[in-house]
Amino acid sequence: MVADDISRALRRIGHEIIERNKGAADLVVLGIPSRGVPLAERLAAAISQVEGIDVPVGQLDVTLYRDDLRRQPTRAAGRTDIPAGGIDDKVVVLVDDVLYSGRTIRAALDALAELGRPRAVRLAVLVDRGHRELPIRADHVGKNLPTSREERVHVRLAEVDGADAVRISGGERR
Ligand SMILES: O=P(O)(O)OC[C@H]1O[C@H](OP(=O)(O)OP(=O)(O)O)[C@H](O)[C@@H]1O
Ligand SMILES: O=c1cc[nH]c(=O)[nH]1
Repeated sequence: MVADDISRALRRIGHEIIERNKGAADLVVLGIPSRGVPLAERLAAAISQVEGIDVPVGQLDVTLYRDDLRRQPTRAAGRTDIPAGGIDDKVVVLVDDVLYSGRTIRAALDALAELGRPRAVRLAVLVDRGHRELPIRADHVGKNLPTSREERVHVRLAEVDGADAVRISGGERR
């Protein structure tokens, strides 16, 4: 995906969310660090532009809720920022760059449960590369990218990396 593909995908997902939610009322968009955060900001801006209202946006750190904490080198806990109105009775849209095993999203659901009780939680991802290990699916997908387990999907975003791109590395291309 190049920059235009990414912005088109985010605009389309914004429209899908508005349609499903019948507007943007009660929406809270939360990005999962690291690259889910700028994606959440872009998505909230795209929804705001269509609906003409501010869409609260924040970020949800899932580090302490991961099920691989004991296996992986220690990661420093990041920041969680919940918009002032909280998440109780809101429709929370979680945003991440890549959906793979589903374990990050499982951790995010645990993190969220400690912060309140949303009316609904939806998931938007830029790339779904398959290989789920848990019963988790995305409601909104920028692009389904069939991959082998040996490959890795790299999402690069202007805010973090200087430019937008999605590329695949490693493994045997099929
Ligand atoms: O579905 P999963 O198997 O959990 O994989 C997806 C997660 O993995 C990546 O994060 P990574 O751990 O590489 O950290 P990063 O966000 O800092 O790139 C990606 O950003 C997702 O958050
Ligand atoms: O390919 C992958 C797998 C997990 N997380 C990523 O960002 N890319």
